Amino acid sequence: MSFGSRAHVAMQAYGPACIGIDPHPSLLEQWGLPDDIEGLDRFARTCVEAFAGQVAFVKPQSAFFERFGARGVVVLERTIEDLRHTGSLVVLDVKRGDIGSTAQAYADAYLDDDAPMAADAITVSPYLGFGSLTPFFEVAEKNDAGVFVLALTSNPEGPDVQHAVRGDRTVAGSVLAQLAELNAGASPMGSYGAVVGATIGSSSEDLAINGPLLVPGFGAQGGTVDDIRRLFGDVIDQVIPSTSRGVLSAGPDVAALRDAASRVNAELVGS
Ligand SMILES: O=c1ccn([C@@H]2O[C@H](COP(=O)(O)O)[C@@H](O)[C@H]2O)c(=O)[nH]1
Repeated sequence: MSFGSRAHVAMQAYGPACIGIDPHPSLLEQWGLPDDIEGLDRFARTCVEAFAGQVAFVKPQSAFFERFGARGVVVLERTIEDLRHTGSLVVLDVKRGDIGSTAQAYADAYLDDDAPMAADAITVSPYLGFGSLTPFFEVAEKNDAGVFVLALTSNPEGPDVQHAVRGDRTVAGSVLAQLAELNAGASPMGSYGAVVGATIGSSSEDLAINGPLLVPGFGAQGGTVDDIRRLFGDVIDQVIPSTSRGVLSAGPDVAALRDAASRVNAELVGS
């Protein structure tokens, strides 16, 4: 089943929320864990216990694992493996993007189902040109995986690049339009998503890409359910609100983490 179909099924089953696994140094401290590989390992295992098969999407943030070098990457690899095929889909947040031949290697590393770090979907950056992402889409297609392309990110610096105009479109508008082309005709939705922050204020871009919209910035960065409702209107069913610190700060108790994730889903569905 395609990633778009699997995402749709998971959202129906668990609610739309994506919970990020971001082992920030401050969270390790808050959880009473050392800021070292043992602390990382316990943090990640606790998150797996709390969220696997409980929420539709789990999004490990690669950077917080890479901080610990090769041993951190081993923990990330095991975390992905432990989460996969539990009912929760793994969106690995790695924001990759490079010239085509190198993009191919990244795509093989994260989207080929036989690769040790294979995820259900990854995040990619389109700023080497949308066409440079072709290997990601091709490998994803072959493996029923998904790709989320940065379009309108949640950080305040994003508009410098993303609102720039070329021809009759902004850079973000062009990314969204090309995603819509890739997803055309897919049902219930395509597998190629956009990242659109809950914090962007307002947007005149057409967000109807017939694909999933990963929406970080919800929670700790200040984005609210009202922002999501206002921003996404007609395409709200394709929105995957993502929060990391907003839920992780309830840890390390597994039940408290699960409750926090359930509250996020209840709040979103209640909207
Ligand atoms: O536009 C973007 C794209 C990705 N992110 C990532 O999401 C999480 C947000 O964590 P919070 O603790 O909920 O703020 C983090 O991994 C970012 O790298 C984003 O925030 N904005």
